[in-house]
Amino acid sequence: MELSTAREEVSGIVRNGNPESTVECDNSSSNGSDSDRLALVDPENIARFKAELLQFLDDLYTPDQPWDLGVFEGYGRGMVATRDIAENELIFLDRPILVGPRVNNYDVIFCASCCRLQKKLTLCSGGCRLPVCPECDFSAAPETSHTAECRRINSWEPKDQNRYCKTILYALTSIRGFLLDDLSRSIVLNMEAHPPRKDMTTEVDRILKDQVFNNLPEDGSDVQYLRKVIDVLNTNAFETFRMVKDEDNNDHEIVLRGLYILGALMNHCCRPNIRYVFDEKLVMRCYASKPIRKGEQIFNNYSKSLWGTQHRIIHLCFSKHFLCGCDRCLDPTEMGTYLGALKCVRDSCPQGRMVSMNPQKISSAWQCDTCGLKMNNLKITRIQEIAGRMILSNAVKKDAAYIVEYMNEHVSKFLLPCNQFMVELKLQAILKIQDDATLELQGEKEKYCLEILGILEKLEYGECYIKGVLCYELFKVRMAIARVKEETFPDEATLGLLRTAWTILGPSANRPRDLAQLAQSYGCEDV
Ligand SMILES: C[S@@+](CC[C@H](N)C(=O)[O-])C[C@H]1O[C@@H](n2cnc3c(N)ncnc32)[C@H](O)[C@@H]1O
Repeated sequence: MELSTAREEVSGIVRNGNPESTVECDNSSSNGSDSDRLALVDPENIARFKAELLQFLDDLYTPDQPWDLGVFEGYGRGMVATRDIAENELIFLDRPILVGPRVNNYDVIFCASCCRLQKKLTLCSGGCRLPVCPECDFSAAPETSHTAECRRINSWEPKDQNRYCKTILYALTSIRGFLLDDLSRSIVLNMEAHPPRKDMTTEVDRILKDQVFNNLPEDGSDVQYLRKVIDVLNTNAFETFRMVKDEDNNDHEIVLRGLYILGALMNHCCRPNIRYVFDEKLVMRCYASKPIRKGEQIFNNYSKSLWGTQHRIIHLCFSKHFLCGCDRCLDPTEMGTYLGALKCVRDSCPQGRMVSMNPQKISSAWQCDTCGLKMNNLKITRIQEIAGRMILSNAVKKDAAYIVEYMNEHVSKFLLPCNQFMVELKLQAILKIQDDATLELQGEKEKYCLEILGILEKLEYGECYIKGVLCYELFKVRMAIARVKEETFPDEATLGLLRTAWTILGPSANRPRDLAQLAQSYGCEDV
């Protein structure tokens, strides 16, 4: 599972349901051997690793960048501020050392090499069973960047060479690990790598199970290397994307996984101090989302900002093999946001909020903060499952008017307005309510934007990516309302929203299409 992306953050539905409530985090055997772990934090190794990394980053690194690598007890290596860093200051730039398709279904066909959209499936003539466009095909001259991976795949002797093979496409990013030069390979092999959980089927397991190749022995060195690259990717990769145009000039976002080494060296905190975006060249641009003092650790957030603690903890334990101990995870109220809290089930206690008695322990009982009613975790999980399913299957795919009515008439009867599932629905509504919606819907959108901005403020999230999206949407809705009411707009406060949106989203390749134009029209471009 990839580190959470800025894009996903805005639509962070709880896709995995709610794993069993008795799950506890087991990180004892997850890091490979103890000697591997110790080697990673050995000072000489860190110095050598950093020198290799700077060589790889080349012109993206400049000595004035305010970061260094350090070792932090309980975290392993991490990134530290070498001086005070101001809010919105650029901290570093990074490029992917490996990038390629995700291990997931795609709903469009695209060239496995350049990501150009294909109207219909055309397979590479080299026999690798991947979809590629004519320009990237094995037969194209001069050799394309696909040629080397096609040769490598062919060395394993694919069966059914005239048929598309999804399993190979999903494994392509790890297969690209064979094409790394010595420097990149050394860097990748020095990343932390958690072996998969026992119940997890990786891309290489699928290849072996489906017997995709005639010549890829299960106990051979190629499979061993593939497994290592997969473990590195699963521990460190980010979700990134390429913007491509179709034949009618419409933009599409092809979601990819990218291994950004510098990005991956940031440890996790549920209240991070950075945000990042990816530009058109897939470069990761990492900024301080709030002031960071010299000597402080620079933290990313691997999970979803607006999930409740139980969901974040399970996600982090399952996918990243650690139990987060940040102040947000320890506080049953989550800094007063009550994102994970549920309504008290007693009719006589309408104001009651059920919260975990020990948020870090998944099996902990929950208790109402008003009447003191206790409930075991199995019941709580059941309620969360039902809420999650209702949101996923009933509402999220519907139009804005349906979602708003569904929230007001149904969901609000059994979920608190601040609950993570309500917040998810509100985010969906915000993204779906367009400029031409009714005044009533625009009013709801404005209210939701303000509510969620309020939650971010309580969490002290600073100038984070979601704030950029919400400020953009709030600006748009205020303008739309003003147009209907024939008011003169925008005032200084509303212009401030546009400035914030432009500062945060401007450097991103998938910023809203009209943002640059708006920023230019209202003179925000120089912020
Ligand atoms: C993307 S790597 C971060 C860099 C890593 N510490 C290293 O030395 O290469 C993610 C891994 O770092 C460790 N980690 C990150 N954040 C942590 C946290 N808040 N608490 C404990 N371990 C953490 C976990 O082992 C996690 O799977």
